[in-house]
Amino acid sequence: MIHAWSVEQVRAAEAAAMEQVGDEELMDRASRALADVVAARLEEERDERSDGQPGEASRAPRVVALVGRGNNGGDALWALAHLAELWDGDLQLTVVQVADVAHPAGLEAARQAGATVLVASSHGEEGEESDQGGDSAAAPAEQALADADLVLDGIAGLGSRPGLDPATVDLVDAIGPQAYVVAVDLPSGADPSGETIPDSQVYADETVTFIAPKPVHVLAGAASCGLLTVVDIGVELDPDEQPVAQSLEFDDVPHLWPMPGPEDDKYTRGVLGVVAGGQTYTGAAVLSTLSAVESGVGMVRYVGPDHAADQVRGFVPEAVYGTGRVQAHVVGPGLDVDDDSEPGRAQVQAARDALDSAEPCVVDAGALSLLDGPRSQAGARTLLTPHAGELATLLARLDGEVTIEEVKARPVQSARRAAELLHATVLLKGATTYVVPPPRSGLPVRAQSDAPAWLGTAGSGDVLAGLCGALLAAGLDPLDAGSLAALVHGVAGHDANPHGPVRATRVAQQIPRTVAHLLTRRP
Ligand SMILES: NC(=O)C1=CN([C@@H]2O[C@H](COP(=O)(O)OP(=O)(O)OC[C@H]3O[C@@H](n4cnc5c(N)ncnc54)[C@H](O)[C@@H]3O)[C@@H](O)[C@H]2O)[C@@H](O)CC1
Ligand SMILES: [K+]
Repeated sequence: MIHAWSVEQVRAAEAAAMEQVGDEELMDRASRALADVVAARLEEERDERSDGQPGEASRAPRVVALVGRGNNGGDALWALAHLAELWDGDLQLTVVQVADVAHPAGLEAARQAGATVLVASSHGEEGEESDQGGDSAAAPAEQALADADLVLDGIAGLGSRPGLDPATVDLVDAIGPQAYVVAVDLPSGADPSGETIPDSQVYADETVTFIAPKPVHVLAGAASCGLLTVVDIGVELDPDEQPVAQSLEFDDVPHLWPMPGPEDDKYTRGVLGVVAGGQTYTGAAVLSTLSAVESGVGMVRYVGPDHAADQVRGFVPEAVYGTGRVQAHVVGPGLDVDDDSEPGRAQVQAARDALDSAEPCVVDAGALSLLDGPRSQAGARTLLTPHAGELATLLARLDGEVTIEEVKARPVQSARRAAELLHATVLLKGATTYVVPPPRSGLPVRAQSDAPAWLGTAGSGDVLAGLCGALLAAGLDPLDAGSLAALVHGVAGHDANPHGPVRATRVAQQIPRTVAHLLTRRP
Protein backbone atom coordinates (compact mmCIF):
# COMPACT_ATOMS: atom_id res chain seq x y z
CA MET A 1 0.00 0.00 0.00
CA ILE A 2 1.25 3.47 -0.80
CA HIS A 3 0.74 5.73 2.20
CA ALA A 4 0.70 9.48 1.64
CA TRP A 5 1.26 12.04 4.34
CA SER A 6 -0.11 15.56 4.34
CA VAL A 7 2.05 18.55 3.48
CA GLU A 8 1.75 19.67 7.12
CA GLN A 9 2.91 16.31 8.44
CA VAL A 10 5.90 16.31 6.09
CA ARG A 11 6.78 19.94 6.81
CA ALA A 12 6.70 19.16 10.57
CA ALA A 13 9.04 16.21 10.11
CA GLU A 14 11.36 18.36 7.95
CA ALA A 15 11.40 21.12 10.55
CA ALA A 16 12.41 18.65 13.25
CA ALA A 17 15.15 17.21 11.04
CA MET A 18 16.39 20.68 10.09
CA GLU A 19 16.98 21.49 13.73
CA GLN A 20 19.24 18.46 13.92
CA VAL A 21 21.16 18.69 10.67
CA GLY A 22 20.34 22.06 9.08
CA ASP A 23 18.42 22.87 5.90
CA GLU A 24 21.52 22.90 3.68
CA GLU A 25 22.24 19.31 4.58
CA LEU A 26 18.67 18.26 3.74
CA MET A 27 18.81 20.02 0.39
CA ASP A 28 22.16 18.39 -0.27
CA ARG A 29 20.73 14.94 0.38
CA ALA A 30 17.62 15.64 -1.71
CA SER A 31 19.54 17.06 -4.66
CA ARG A 32 22.13 14.27 -4.65
CA ALA A 33 19.34 11.67 -4.71
CA LEU A 34 17.72 13.58 -7.55
CA ALA A 35 21.00 13.72 -9.48
CA ASP A 36 21.39 9.95 -9.08
CA VAL A 37 17.98 9.39 -10.66
CA VAL A 38 18.71 11.82 -13.49
CA ALA A 39 22.07 10.18 -14.19
CA ALA A 40 20.43 6.75 -14.30
CA ARG A 41 17.78 7.94 -16.75
CA LEU A 42 20.39 9.64 -18.99
CA GLU A 43 22.40 6.45 -19.04
CA GLU A 44 19.35 4.42 -20.08
CA GLU A 45 18.64 7.00 -22.77
CA ARG A 46 22.27 6.93 -23.98
CA ASP A 47 22.16 3.14 -24.25
CA GLU A 48 18.95 3.35 -26.27
CA ARG A 49 20.41 5.98 -28.58
CA SER A 50 23.59 4.01 -29.20
CA ASP A 51 21.44 1.03 -30.23
CA GLY A 52 19.50 3.13 -32.70
CA GLN A 53 21.96 5.54 -34.29
CA PRO A 54 25.70 4.85 -34.20
CA GLY A 55 27.60 7.97 -33.12
CA GLU A 56 24.58 9.47 -31.34
CA ALA A 57 25.65 8.01 -28.01
CA SER A 58 28.61 10.33 -27.79
CA ARG A 59 26.50 13.50 -28.06
CA ALA A 60 26.45 15.50 -24.80
CA PRO A 61 23.02 15.03 -23.18
CA ARG A 62 21.04 18.24 -22.93
CA VAL A 63 19.57 18.76 -19.49
CA VAL A 64 17.38 21.77 -18.74
CA ALA A 65 16.20 22.74 -15.27
CA LEU A 66 13.06 24.87 -14.99
CA VAL A 67 13.69 26.73 -11.77
CA GLY A 68 11.28 28.67 -9.56
CA ARG A 69 12.04 30.97 -6.68
CA GLY A 70 11.82 28.50 -3.78
CA ASN A 71 13.68 25.50 -2.41
CA ASN A 72 12.17 23.27 -5.07
CA GLY A 73 14.20 25.26 -7.59
CA GLY A 74 17.15 24.98 -5.19
CA ASP A 75 16.92 21.19 -5.36
CA ALA A 76 16.91 21.30 -9.17
CA LEU A 77 19.91 23.68 -9.30
CA TRP A 78 22.00 21.64 -6.88
CA ALA A 79 21.02 18.48 -8.74
CA LEU A 80 22.56 19.93 -11.93
CA ALA A 81 25.78 20.61 -10.03
CA HIS A 82 25.89 17.08 -8.59
CA LEU A 83 25.02 15.61 -11.97
CA ALA A 84 28.04 17.33 -13.50
CA GLU A 85 30.23 15.64 -10.86
CA LEU A 86 28.62 12.25 -11.42
CA TRP A 87 28.43 12.18 -15.19
CA ASP A 88 31.22 10.55 -17.05
CA GLY A 89 31.39 12.71 -20.19
CA ASP A 90 30.15 16.00 -21.56
CA LEU A 91 26.85 17.53 -20.53
CA GLN A 92 24.99 20.51 -21.84
CA LEU A 93 23.31 22.10 -18.83
CA THR A 94 20.80 24.95 -18.99
CA VAL A 95 18.91 26.71 -16.23
CA VAL A 96 15.65 28.39 -17.19
CA GLN A 97 14.70 30.68 -14.37
CA VAL A 98 10.93 31.26 -14.32
CA ALA A 99 10.99 33.85 -11.52
CA ASP A 100 13.06 36.97 -10.96
CA VAL A 101 15.10 35.23 -8.26
CA ALA A 102 16.34 31.71 -7.66
CA HIS A 103 18.02 29.91 -4.78
CA PRO A 104 21.32 31.87 -4.69
CA ALA A 105 23.71 29.11 -3.59
CA GLY A 106 22.10 26.61 -5.95
CA LEU A 107 22.30 29.05 -8.86
CA GLU A 108 25.96 29.67 -8.18
CA ALA A 109 26.66 25.93 -7.95
CA ALA A 110 24.91 25.32 -11.27
CA ARG A 111 26.92 28.11 -12.92
CA GLN A 112 30.13 26.67 -11.53
CA ALA A 113 29.13 23.33 -13.05
CA GLY A 114 28.96 25.04 -16.44
CA ALA A 115 25.23 25.65 -16.75
CA THR A 116 23.96 28.43 -19.00
CA VAL A 117 21.44 30.52 -17.09
CA LEU A 118 18.49 31.95 -19.01
CA VAL A 119 15.90 34.15 -17.36
CA ALA A 120 12.35 33.82 -18.59
CA SER A 121 10.71 35.71 -15.80
CA SER A 122 7.05 36.68 -16.07
CA HIS A 123 7.82 39.31 -13.46
CA GLY A 124 10.04 41.36 -15.73
CA GLU A 125 9.71 42.73 -19.22
CA GLU A 126 10.89 40.35 -21.90
CA GLY A 127 14.60 40.83 -22.41
CA GLU A 128 15.15 42.33 -18.98
CA GLU A 129 18.33 41.25 -17.22
CA SER A 130 18.00 39.34 -14.00
CA ASP A 131 19.42 41.12 -10.98
CA GLN A 132 21.41 37.92 -10.51
CA GLY A 133 23.06 38.40 -13.87
CA GLY A 134 21.34 35.76 -16.05
CA ASP A 135 21.35 35.96 -19.84
CA SER A 136 17.80 37.15 -20.35
CA ALA A 137 15.88 35.74 -23.30
CA ALA A 138 12.53 34.04 -23.70
CA ALA A 139 13.22 32.51 -27.12
CA PRO A 140 16.52 30.81 -26.16
CA ALA A 141 14.76 29.35 -23.13
CA GLU A 142 12.04 27.90 -25.32
CA GLN A 143 14.63 26.61 -27.78
CA ALA A 144 16.59 24.92 -24.98
CA LEU A 145 13.39 23.27 -23.74
CA ALA A 146 12.47 22.18 -27.25
CA ASP A 147 15.88 20.49 -27.69
CA ALA A 148 16.20 18.99 -24.20
CA ASP A 149 16.79 15.30 -23.59
CA LEU A 150 15.75 15.66 -19.99
CA VAL A 151 13.89 18.46 -18.19
CA LEU A 152 14.00 18.86 -14.44
CA ASP A 153 10.86 20.55 -13.22
CA GLY A 154 11.82 22.63 -10.21
CA ILE A 155 9.30 25.46 -10.61
CA ALA A 156 7.51 24.74 -7.33
CA GLY A 157 7.11 21.81 -4.96
CA LEU A 158 5.45 21.60 -1.58
CA GLY A 159 4.85 25.35 -1.75
CA SER A 160 3.09 25.08 -5.12
CA ARG A 161 -0.11 27.03 -5.67
CA PRO A 162 -2.41 25.07 -7.97
CA GLY A 163 -2.01 26.27 -11.56
CA LEU A 164 0.74 27.96 -13.60
CA ASP A 165 0.79 31.52 -14.90
CA PRO A 166 0.48 31.92 -18.69
CA ALA A 167 4.17 32.71 -19.24
CA THR A 168 5.16 29.55 -17.40
CA VAL A 169 2.59 27.55 -19.37
CA ASP A 170 4.32 28.74 -22.56
CA LEU A 171 7.63 27.45 -21.27
CA VAL A 172 6.17 24.10 -20.25
CA ASP A 173 4.49 23.82 -23.65
CA ALA A 174 7.85 24.43 -25.31
CA ILE A 175 9.27 21.18 -23.88
CA GLY A 176 9.93 18.87 -26.82
CA PRO A 177 8.07 15.55 -27.05
CA GLN A 178 11.36 13.62 -26.82
CA ALA A 179 12.26 15.08 -23.44
CA TYR A 180 12.00 12.93 -20.32
CA VAL A 181 10.42 15.18 -17.71
CA VAL A 182 11.44 14.61 -14.10
CA ALA A 183 9.36 16.54 -11.57
CA VAL A 184 11.19 17.54 -8.42
CA ASP A 185 9.01 16.50 -5.47
CA LEU A 186 5.79 17.00 -7.46
CA PRO A 187 4.71 18.26 -10.87
CA SER A 188 4.73 22.05 -10.58
CA GLY A 189 1.32 23.65 -10.52
CA ALA A 190 -0.29 20.49 -9.15
CA ASP A 191 -2.15 20.85 -5.86
CA PRO A 192 0.16 19.38 -3.18
CA SER A 193 -2.88 18.36 -1.11
CA GLY A 194 -4.21 16.29 -4.04
CA GLU A 195 -7.66 17.81 -3.60
CA THR A 196 -8.07 19.76 -6.82
CA ILE A 197 -7.10 19.50 -10.48
CA PRO A 198 -5.84 22.87 -11.77
CA ASP A 199 -6.28 24.19 -15.30
CA SER A 200 -2.55 24.07 -15.96
CA GLN A 201 0.36 22.18 -14.47
CA VAL A 202 3.39 20.13 -15.45
CA TYR A 203 2.87 16.52 -16.58
CA ALA A 204 5.90 14.43 -15.70
CA ASP A 205 7.32 11.13 -16.88
CA GLU A 206 8.75 10.60 -13.42
CA THR A 207 8.40 12.33 -10.07
CA VAL A 208 11.19 12.10 -7.54
CA THR A 209 9.84 12.89 -4.11
CA PHE A 210 11.53 13.04 -0.75
CA ILE A 211 10.78 11.42 2.61
CA ALA A 212 7.36 9.96 1.71
CA PRO A 213 4.57 10.24 -0.85
CA LYS A 214 2.27 13.23 -0.39
CA PRO A 215 -1.45 13.29 -1.28
CA VAL A 216 -0.71 14.80 -4.72
CA HIS A 217 1.07 11.57 -5.64
CA VAL A 218 -1.95 9.35 -5.06
CA LEU A 219 -5.01 11.63 -5.29
CA ALA A 220 -5.89 14.32 -7.84
CA GLY A 221 -2.29 14.72 -9.04
CA ALA A 222 -1.54 11.02 -9.51
CA ALA A 223 -2.10 11.01 -13.25
CA SER A 224 0.45 13.82 -13.71
CA CYS A 225 3.29 12.23 -11.73
CA GLY A 226 4.32 9.41 -14.04
CA LEU A 227 6.62 6.92 -12.32
CA LEU A 228 6.84 7.76 -8.62
CA THR A 229 10.28 7.43 -7.05
CA VAL A 230 10.50 8.06 -3.31
CA VAL A 231 13.93 8.80 -1.88
CA ASP A 232 14.99 8.61 1.72
CA ILE A 233 16.77 11.72 2.97
CA GLY A 234 16.95 10.60 6.58
CA VAL A 235 13.82 12.41 7.77
CA GLU A 236 11.49 10.35 9.96
CA LEU A 237 7.74 10.97 10.14
CA ASP A 238 6.09 11.05 13.54
CA PRO A 239 5.20 7.37 14.20
CA ASP A 240 1.98 8.43 15.94
CA GLU A 241 0.68 10.12 12.80
CA GLN A 242 -1.65 8.37 10.34
CA PRO A 243 -1.44 8.80 6.56
CA VAL A 244 -4.16 10.97 5.02
CA ALA A 245 -4.32 9.12 1.72
CA GLN A 246 -3.54 5.63 0.47
CA SER A 247 -3.42 3.67 -2.73
CA LEU A 248 -3.61 -0.11 -2.91
CA GLU A 249 -0.88 -1.99 -4.73
CA PHE A 250 -0.97 -5.47 -6.22
CA ASP A 251 0.67 -6.92 -3.11
CA ASP A 252 -2.30 -5.81 -1.01
CA VAL A 253 -4.72 -8.00 -2.91
CA PRO A 254 -3.86 -11.32 -1.15
CA HIS A 255 -4.31 -9.61 2.22
CA LEU A 256 -7.69 -8.13 1.41
CA TRP A 257 -9.39 -10.48 -1.03
CA PRO A 258 -11.92 -12.74 0.76
CA MET A 259 -10.59 -16.30 0.64
CA PRO A 260 -13.00 -19.21 1.10
CA GLY A 261 -12.10 -21.78 3.74
CA PRO A 262 -12.92 -25.52 3.84
CA GLU A 263 -15.96 -24.89 6.07
CA ASP A 264 -17.47 -22.27 3.76
CA ASP A 265 -20.55 -22.67 1.63
CA LYS A 266 -22.48 -20.35 -0.66
CA TYR A 267 -24.26 -18.74 2.29
CA THR A 268 -21.24 -18.13 4.47
CA ARG A 269 -19.31 -16.73 1.52
CA GLY A 270 -21.91 -14.02 1.10
CA VAL A 271 -25.22 -13.70 -0.69
CA LEU A 272 -25.73 -10.54 -2.70
CA GLY A 273 -29.08 -9.03 -3.57
CA VAL A 274 -29.01 -7.15 -6.89
CA VAL A 275 -31.75 -4.65 -7.73
CA ALA A 276 -30.71 -3.48 -11.17
CA GLY A 277 -31.80 -2.94 -14.75
CA GLY A 278 -35.47 -2.36 -15.58
CA GLN A 279 -37.30 -2.38 -18.90
CA THR A 280 -34.91 0.15 -20.39
CA TYR A 281 -31.45 -0.89 -19.20
CA THR A 282 -31.61 -4.66 -19.06
CA GLY A 283 -27.89 -4.87 -19.80
CA ALA A 284 -27.10 -3.38 -16.40
CA ALA A 285 -28.93 -6.28 -14.75
CA VAL A 286 -26.86 -8.80 -16.69
CA LEU A 287 -23.53 -7.04 -16.21
CA SER A 288 -23.84 -6.39 -12.48
CA THR A 289 -24.98 -9.94 -11.69
CA LEU A 290 -22.40 -11.43 -14.05
CA SER A 291 -19.67 -9.39 -12.42
CA ALA A 292 -20.69 -10.42 -8.89
CA VAL A 293 -20.74 -14.08 -9.92
CA GLU A 294 -17.37 -13.80 -11.69
CA SER A 295 -15.98 -12.15 -8.54
CA GLY A 296 -16.73 -15.29 -6.55
CA VAL A 297 -19.75 -14.20 -4.51
CA GLY A 298 -21.53 -17.11 -2.76
CA MET A 299 -24.83 -16.44 -4.49
CA VAL A 300 -26.75 -13.66 -6.24
CA ARG A 301 -30.46 -12.97 -5.74
CA TYR A 302 -31.66 -10.85 -8.63
CA VAL A 303 -34.72 -8.62 -8.24
CA GLY A 304 -36.23 -6.98 -11.32
CA PRO A 305 -38.97 -7.12 -13.94
CA ASP A 306 -39.53 -10.34 -15.87
CA HIS A 307 -37.97 -9.03 -19.04
CA ALA A 308 -34.68 -8.23 -17.30
CA ALA A 309 -34.86 -11.42 -15.22
CA ASP A 310 -35.13 -13.44 -18.45
CA GLN A 311 -31.96 -11.83 -19.72
CA VAL A 312 -30.18 -12.59 -16.45
CA ARG A 313 -31.42 -16.21 -16.65
CA GLY A 314 -29.96 -16.51 -20.12
CA PHE A 315 -26.56 -15.00 -19.36
CA VAL A 316 -26.03 -15.73 -15.66
CA PRO A 317 -27.62 -19.07 -14.87
CA GLU A 318 -25.96 -19.07 -11.43
CA ALA A 319 -28.25 -16.28 -10.19
CA VAL A 320 -31.53 -16.96 -8.36
CA TYR A 321 -34.60 -14.71 -8.41
CA GLY A 322 -36.58 -12.70 -5.90
CA THR A 323 -35.88 -11.23 -2.52
CA GLY A 324 -34.51 -13.30 0.36
CA ARG A 325 -31.85 -13.28 3.02
CA VAL A 326 -28.68 -11.53 1.82
CA GLN A 327 -25.46 -10.16 3.33
CA ALA A 328 -25.36 -7.09 1.07
CA HIS A 329 -27.20 -5.39 -1.78
CA VAL A 330 -26.32 -3.69 -5.03
CA VAL A 331 -29.07 -1.22 -5.83
CA GLY A 332 -29.35 1.01 -8.82
CA PRO A 333 -27.41 -0.05 -11.96
CA GLY A 334 -29.79 0.70 -14.84
CA LEU A 335 -32.65 1.32 -12.39
CA ASP A 336 -35.32 3.62 -13.77
CA VAL A 337 -36.96 5.17 -10.71
CA ASP A 338 -39.57 6.86 -12.92
CA ASP A 339 -40.81 3.61 -14.42
CA ASP A 340 -44.51 3.76 -13.60
CA SER A 341 -45.39 0.25 -14.73
CA GLU A 342 -46.33 -2.22 -12.03
CA PRO A 343 -43.12 -4.27 -12.32
CA GLY A 344 -41.14 -1.01 -12.41
CA ARG A 345 -42.77 0.27 -9.22
CA ALA A 346 -42.22 -3.09 -7.53
CA GLN A 347 -38.53 -2.96 -8.40
CA VAL A 348 -38.15 0.58 -7.08
CA GLN A 349 -39.87 -0.53 -3.86
CA ALA A 350 -37.36 -3.39 -3.59
CA ALA A 351 -34.56 -0.83 -3.96
CA ARG A 352 -36.12 1.31 -1.19
CA ASP A 353 -36.46 -1.74 1.06
CA ALA A 354 -32.80 -2.55 0.55
CA LEU A 355 -31.83 1.02 1.41
CA ASP A 356 -34.03 0.89 4.53
CA SER A 357 -32.45 -2.38 5.66
CA ALA A 358 -29.43 -2.67 7.94
CA GLU A 359 -27.44 -4.63 5.35
CA PRO A 360 -24.47 -3.10 3.52
CA CYS A 361 -25.47 -1.48 0.23
CA VAL A 362 -23.72 -0.43 -2.94
CA VAL A 363 -25.81 2.49 -4.18
CA ASP A 364 -25.27 3.11 -7.87
CA ALA A 365 -26.76 5.11 -10.76
CA GLY A 366 -30.58 5.29 -10.52
CA ALA A 367 -30.67 4.48 -6.81
CA LEU A 368 -28.60 7.56 -5.94
CA SER A 369 -31.74 9.60 -6.52
CA LEU A 370 -33.53 7.61 -3.80
CA LEU A 371 -31.23 8.94 -1.08
CA ASP A 372 -32.26 12.20 0.60
CA GLY A 373 -30.02 11.78 3.62
CA PRO A 374 -28.23 9.07 5.60
CA ARG A 375 -29.85 5.63 5.42
CA SER A 376 -32.49 5.11 8.11
CA GLN A 377 -30.54 2.36 9.89
CA ALA A 378 -27.74 4.30 11.52
CA GLY A 379 -24.36 2.80 10.83
CA ALA A 380 -25.49 0.61 7.90
CA ARG A 381 -22.45 0.22 5.65
CA THR A 382 -22.97 2.20 2.48
CA LEU A 383 -20.85 2.59 -0.63
CA LEU A 384 -22.05 5.09 -3.23
CA THR A 385 -20.58 4.65 -6.71
CA PRO A 386 -21.34 7.78 -8.76
CA HIS A 387 -19.44 9.13 -11.74
CA ALA A 388 -18.77 12.86 -11.83
CA GLY A 389 -22.11 13.73 -13.47
CA GLU A 390 -24.09 11.67 -10.97
CA LEU A 391 -22.19 13.18 -8.06
CA ALA A 392 -22.88 16.69 -9.36
CA THR A 393 -26.60 15.88 -9.63
CA LEU A 394 -26.62 14.38 -6.13
CA LEU A 395 -24.83 17.35 -4.57
CA ALA A 396 -26.96 19.85 -6.47
CA ARG A 397 -30.06 18.17 -5.03
CA LEU A 398 -28.80 17.91 -1.47
CA ASP A 399 -26.46 20.84 -1.12
CA GLY A 400 -27.14 23.55 -3.71
CA GLU A 401 -25.88 24.15 -7.24
CA VAL A 402 -22.83 22.10 -8.23
CA THR A 403 -21.72 21.49 -11.80
CA ILE A 404 -19.96 18.49 -13.30
CA GLU A 405 -17.00 20.77 -14.08
CA GLU A 406 -16.71 21.65 -10.39
CA VAL A 407 -16.80 17.99 -9.40
CA LYS A 408 -14.09 17.21 -11.95
CA ALA A 409 -11.93 20.09 -10.72
CA ARG A 410 -12.44 19.21 -7.04
CA PRO A 411 -13.04 15.46 -7.01
CA VAL A 412 -11.93 14.71 -3.46
CA GLN A 413 -13.74 17.65 -1.89
CA SER A 414 -16.92 16.83 -3.82
CA ALA A 415 -16.86 13.18 -2.81
CA ARG A 416 -16.09 14.15 0.79
CA ARG A 417 -19.08 16.49 0.89
CA ALA A 418 -21.43 13.73 -0.28
CA ALA A 419 -19.81 11.32 2.19
CA GLU A 420 -20.46 13.82 4.96
CA LEU A 421 -24.06 14.50 3.98
CA LEU A 422 -25.00 10.84 3.55
CA HIS A 423 -22.75 9.18 6.18
CA ALA A 424 -21.52 6.95 3.40
CA THR A 425 -18.29 6.06 1.65
CA VAL A 426 -18.24 7.63 -1.79
CA LEU A 427 -16.44 5.95 -4.67
CA LEU A 428 -16.10 8.54 -7.41
CA LYS A 429 -15.40 6.83 -10.74
CA GLY A 430 -12.94 8.20 -13.26
CA ALA A 431 -9.42 7.77 -14.65
CA THR A 432 -8.41 8.00 -11.01
CA THR A 433 -11.09 6.47 -8.81
CA TYR A 434 -11.42 8.06 -5.37
CA VAL A 435 -12.84 6.19 -2.40
CA VAL A 436 -13.70 8.74 0.25
CA PRO A 437 -14.97 7.61 3.65
CA PRO A 438 -17.17 9.85 5.80
CA PRO A 439 -14.94 12.58 7.30
CA ARG A 440 -15.96 11.73 10.86
CA SER A 441 -14.56 8.19 10.43
CA GLY A 442 -11.04 9.61 10.45
CA LEU A 443 -10.09 7.04 7.79
CA PRO A 444 -7.75 7.98 4.93
CA VAL A 445 -8.97 8.61 1.41
CA ARG A 446 -7.99 5.90 -1.09
CA ALA A 447 -7.41 6.42 -4.78
CA GLN A 448 -6.69 3.94 -7.55
CA SER A 449 -5.33 4.79 -10.98
CA ASP A 450 -5.05 1.23 -12.32
CA ALA A 451 -7.54 1.42 -15.16
CA PRO A 452 -6.67 1.94 -18.83
CA ALA A 453 -8.64 4.70 -20.57
CA TRP A 454 -10.26 1.96 -22.67
CA LEU A 455 -12.33 1.09 -19.61
CA GLY A 456 -14.44 4.22 -20.02
CA THR A 457 -17.15 2.30 -21.85
CA ALA A 458 -20.85 1.53 -21.43
CA GLY A 459 -21.51 -1.07 -18.77
CA SER A 460 -18.12 -0.67 -17.12
CA GLY A 461 -19.74 0.93 -14.05
CA ASP A 462 -22.25 -1.93 -13.76
CA VAL A 463 -19.34 -4.37 -13.61
CA LEU A 464 -17.68 -2.29 -10.90
CA ALA A 465 -20.92 -2.20 -8.89
CA GLY A 466 -21.21 -6.00 -9.00
CA LEU A 467 -17.59 -6.37 -7.92
CA CYS A 468 -18.08 -3.94 -5.01
CA GLY A 469 -21.23 -5.82 -4.01
CA ALA A 470 -19.48 -9.18 -3.97
CA LEU A 471 -16.80 -7.78 -1.65
CA LEU A 472 -19.31 -6.10 0.68
CA ALA A 473 -21.29 -9.35 0.86
CA ALA A 474 -18.09 -11.16 1.85
CA GLY A 475 -17.74 -8.81 4.82
CA LEU A 476 -15.28 -6.16 3.64
CA ASP A 477 -15.91 -2.64 4.82
CA PRO A 478 -16.81 -0.02 2.18
CA LEU A 479 -13.33 1.51 2.05
CA ASP A 480 -11.59 -1.82 1.43
CA ALA A 481 -14.37 -3.10 -0.84
CA GLY A 482 -14.39 0.05 -2.96
CA SER A 483 -10.65 0.42 -3.34
CA LEU A 484 -10.03 -3.29 -3.93
CA ALA A 485 -12.86 -3.41 -6.48
CA ALA A 486 -11.44 -0.35 -8.27
CA LEU A 487 -8.00 -1.97 -8.46
CA VAL A 488 -9.26 -5.35 -9.70
CA HIS A 489 -11.66 -3.71 -12.16
CA GLY A 490 -8.84 -1.60 -13.58
CA VAL A 491 -6.42 -4.51 -13.88
CA ALA A 492 -9.09 -6.80 -15.36
CA GLY A 493 -9.84 -4.04 -17.87
CA HIS A 494 -6.20 -4.11 -18.91
CA ASP A 495 -5.82 -7.89 -18.84
CA ALA A 496 -8.97 -8.46 -20.91
CA ASN A 497 -7.27 -6.90 -23.92
CA PRO A 498 -3.94 -5.22 -23.15
CA HIS A 499 -3.54 -1.86 -24.94
CA GLY A 500 -6.75 -2.15 -26.91
CA PRO A 501 -10.51 -1.69 -26.73
CA VAL A 502 -12.46 -3.75 -24.28
CA ARG A 503 -16.18 -4.35 -23.70
CA ALA A 504 -17.69 -4.52 -20.24
CA THR A 505 -18.75 -8.17 -20.57
CA ARG A 506 -15.12 -9.13 -21.22
CA VAL A 507 -13.98 -7.18 -18.19
CA ALA A 508 -16.43 -9.11 -16.00
CA GLN A 509 -15.33 -12.42 -17.52
CA GLN A 510 -11.69 -11.51 -16.97
CA ILE A 511 -12.13 -10.94 -13.22
CA PRO A 512 -11.53 -14.60 -12.12
CA ARG A 513 -8.21 -14.85 -13.97
CA THR A 514 -7.07 -11.42 -12.86
CA VAL A 515 -7.88 -12.21 -9.23
CA ALA A 516 -6.12 -15.57 -9.43
CA HIS A 517 -3.08 -13.87 -10.89
CA LEU A 518 -3.07 -11.15 -8.23
CA LEU A 519 -3.45 -13.75 -5.48
CA THR A 520 -0.55 -15.88 -6.67
CA ARG A 521 1.94 -13.46 -8.22
CA ARG A 522 5.33 -13.15 -6.57
CA PRO A 523 6.08 -9.68 -5.22
N1 LIG B 1 11.98 21.95 3.62
C1 LIG B 1 12.91 20.97 3.53
O1 LIG B 1 13.43 20.50 4.51
C2 LIG B 1 13.27 20.47 2.25
C3 LIG B 1 12.67 20.97 1.13
N2 LIG B 1 13.00 20.52 -0.05
C4 LIG B 1 12.45 21.12 -1.25
O2 LIG B 1 11.81 22.34 -0.98
C5 LIG B 1 10.53 22.36 -1.56
C6 LIG B 1 9.66 23.29 -0.82
O3 LIG B 1 10.28 24.55 -0.93
P1 LIG B 1 9.56 25.92 -0.64
O4 LIG B 1 8.86 25.84 0.65
O5 LIG B 1 10.60 26.95 -0.80
O6 LIG B 1 8.45 26.03 -1.72
P2 LIG B 1 8.51 25.78 -3.30
O7 LIG B 1 9.87 25.90 -3.83
O8 LIG B 1 7.76 24.54 -3.53
O9 LIG B 1 7.62 26.93 -3.89
C7 LIG B 1 7.50 28.16 -3.28
C8 LIG B 1 7.75 29.30 -4.23
O10 LIG B 1 7.32 29.06 -5.54
C9 LIG B 1 6.37 30.03 -5.96
N3 LIG B 1 5.24 29.30 -6.51
C10 LIG B 1 4.29 28.63 -5.85
N4 LIG B 1 3.43 28.07 -6.70
C11 LIG B 1 3.84 28.38 -7.92
C12 LIG B 1 3.34 28.07 -9.20
N5 LIG B 1 2.25 27.34 -9.37
N6 LIG B 1 4.00 28.55 -10.27
C13 LIG B 1 5.10 29.29 -10.11
N7 LIG B 1 5.62 29.63 -8.91
C14 LIG B 1 4.99 29.17 -7.82
C15 LIG B 1 5.97 30.81 -4.73
O11 LIG B 1 5.92 32.15 -5.05
C16 LIG B 1 7.02 30.51 -3.73
O12 LIG B 1 7.92 31.53 -3.59
C17 LIG B 1 10.10 20.92 -1.57
O13 LIG B 1 9.10 20.68 -2.53
C18 LIG B 1 11.41 20.25 -1.90
O14 LIG B 1 11.61 20.25 -3.29
C19 LIG B 1 14.07 19.58 -0.23
O15 LIG B 1 15.22 20.32 -0.46
C20 LIG B 1 14.25 18.69 0.95
C21 LIG B 1 14.29 19.41 2.21
K1 LIG C 1 8.31 20.59 -9.10
